[in-house]
Amino acid sequence: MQELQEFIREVKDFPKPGVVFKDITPLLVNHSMREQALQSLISLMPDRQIDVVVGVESRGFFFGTLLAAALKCSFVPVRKPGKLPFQTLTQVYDLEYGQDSLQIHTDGIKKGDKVLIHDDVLATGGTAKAVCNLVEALGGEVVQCNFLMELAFLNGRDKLKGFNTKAVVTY
Ligand SMILES: O=P(O)(O)OC[C@H]1O[C@H](OP(=O)(O)OP(=O)(O)O)[C@H](O)[C@@H]1O
Ligand SMILES: Nc1ncnc2[nH]cnc12
Repeated sequence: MQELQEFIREVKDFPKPGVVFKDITPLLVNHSMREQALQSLISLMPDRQIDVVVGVESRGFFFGTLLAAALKCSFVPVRKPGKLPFQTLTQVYDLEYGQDSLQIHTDGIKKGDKVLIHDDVLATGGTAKAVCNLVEALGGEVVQCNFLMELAFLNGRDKLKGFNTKAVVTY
């Protein structure tokens, strides 16, 4: 069996000098490896009682929608500011330098919904923590945060203490 890592391309100095970007487009192109990645994500979650998969713009949409289809549940996007047309809830979060924000539609999650949060990469964890806050503010229960990749050297897990955090590939 081929390893998923062989289909994650490393691009040096993208999007800025010093960053080694993990590019999943080779994985998306390949049907059988994409399916293997999807099954690996599903197997991170033995209890599949999920009402909503929340996917994070933009790379969290790829496997987020596939996960929702496989789990036969809803998919709700979390987007960058100004992209969602209906009534939104906003969470501001800290970046290494400065701040950013994310939004969700207020009718995306109902009180008591069991939610799986998915994104492609866990890096510093600021994005995922902001998404957890949005889900909980709408009354959802974060059952798991799952990622295709975790950049463990950036300690994103520290920001997600108290949340069930899993990744398929750890660097
Ligand atoms: O753990 P953090 O340090 O918060 O970083 C992780 C986030 O960064 C990347 O998204 P990016 O902002 O590059 O957007 P994109 O998916 O639209 O390319 C990645 O897809 C995660 O969403
Ligand atoms: N090194 C990296 N590669 C891909 N996506 C990222 N998001 C944050 N850091 C990243």
